[in-house]
Amino acid sequence: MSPVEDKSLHIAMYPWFAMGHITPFLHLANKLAEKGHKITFFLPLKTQPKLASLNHHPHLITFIPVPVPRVDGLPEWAETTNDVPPQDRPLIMIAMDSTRDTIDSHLAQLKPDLVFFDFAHWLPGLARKYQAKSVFYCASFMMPAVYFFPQARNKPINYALEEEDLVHPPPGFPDGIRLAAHEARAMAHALKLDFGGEMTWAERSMVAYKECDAIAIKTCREIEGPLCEFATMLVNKPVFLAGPSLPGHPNSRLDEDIDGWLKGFGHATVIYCALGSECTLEKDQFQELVLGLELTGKPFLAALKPPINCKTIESALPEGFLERTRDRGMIHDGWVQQQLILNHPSVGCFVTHSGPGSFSEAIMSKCQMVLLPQAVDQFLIARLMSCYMKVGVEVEKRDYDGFFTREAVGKAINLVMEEESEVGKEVRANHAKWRELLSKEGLEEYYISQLVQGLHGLLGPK
Ligand SMILES: C[C@@H]1O[C@H](OP(=O)(O)OP(=O)(O)OC[C@H]2O[C@@H](n3ccc(=O)[nH]c3=O)[C@H](O)[C@@H]2O)[C@H](O)[C@H](O)[C@H]1O
Repeated sequence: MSPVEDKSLHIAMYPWFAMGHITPFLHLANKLAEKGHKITFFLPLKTQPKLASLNHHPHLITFIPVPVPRVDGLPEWAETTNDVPPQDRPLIMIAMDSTRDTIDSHLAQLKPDLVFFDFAHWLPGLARKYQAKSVFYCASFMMPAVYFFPQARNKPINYALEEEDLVHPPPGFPDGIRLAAHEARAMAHALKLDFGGEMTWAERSMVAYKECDAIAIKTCREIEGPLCEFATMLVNKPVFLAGPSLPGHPNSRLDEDIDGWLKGFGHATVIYCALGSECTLEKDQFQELVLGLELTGKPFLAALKPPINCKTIESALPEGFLERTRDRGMIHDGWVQQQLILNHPSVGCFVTHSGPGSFSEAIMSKCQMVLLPQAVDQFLIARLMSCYMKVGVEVEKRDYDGFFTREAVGKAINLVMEEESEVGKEVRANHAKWRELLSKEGLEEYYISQLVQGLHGLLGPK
């Protein structure tokens, strides 16, 4: 390590109020703290207890809970996207925007060297005020950032991508990684929605890209090699690959009830099904999913939110479902310890929406993977996992509207779980290969040391 790299940095982090963003920011904070850097981590007040067990260096990573201001229409308890239906996410964005003065006062006092952010596009301006550098940290892969970036398709930066554009990948994409018609339609629509403060999500991202001093991405050359070079050429500022930032082992034990229940089943026999912290299915799709789990005849633990317009999960279950599956099914509608569940010896299959956080946790586990993406980057990550890495199988959907049946869910699970299945053997072998490659000693270290070197470069000689 060079003497410059040796110098400890003080980095403030303020991720979007979504568990799928806060969690990977914290994983990165842990990697940086391992190297002796000091992190000030701003997060919504009531979210802190969920994150405490993931802070592996409390002497170097300081949580600063930020009270979430009241916003008209936002329930009093709501703080993150996990607490609200999709249509209310812009209210969470408005609430986060309203914390600007609080963050300003903290930065004035703390004077960090750098600020890592994502959706709070006003942070580069605040950072500049206190001579700090700002880094836009993309907690997903490089692929979605490039796919949804108009300049990757030789369009002006403010061009609104349409369905016809989005069904085709930009040049240089690996084979098979593209959106289906219904996904392209959903994305084109989402890109035009007001995401709070009369700005679309795309407009916020463009301001963030433009204003920041550098971009860091939670990825590595081992997975996204050729795209990394392409993305670096697209933007006129430093792009750092922060590495896969795989999660360390949580400092907590699995809830006794869940652990006890799982222990009642044989090795790798239980299906764990969870669609991240945000996804709310339509009721008919929710029913097809749980009926698909039932069809397999295998034990299952499903951690799902009540579907759209249903107050409770029980009220949304198909008739007689609970009675029929009482001996082998657990349906949970709260927060579960996903990482610990994935590493439980009884769990053998993960039905996942392919969120980037779930990807990292799944790839480090030994579970077989069934992919059921629901939004944005998840579509592309599912393609990456099924077509390129070949570590999982996607549930078949209708191309024009994305509808999936219970039979399709059951078929994908059986394909990966049955001992004699050729597909099952192939994804198991590929999964083992990728797990070994990504957890290879020195790999994370290499990316973190490159990142730290880049950050020192931004700060210049002091
Ligand atoms: C970047 C952004 O993250 C979002 O995250 P989302 O919550 O859907 O999924 P994950 O990335 O798997 O993140 C979810 C995280 O929450 C954890 N968890 C979730 C539910 C639960 O009950 N218990 C848990 O521990 C899980 O273990 C994972 O770490 C969206 O996909 C979005 O498309 C993407 O851009």
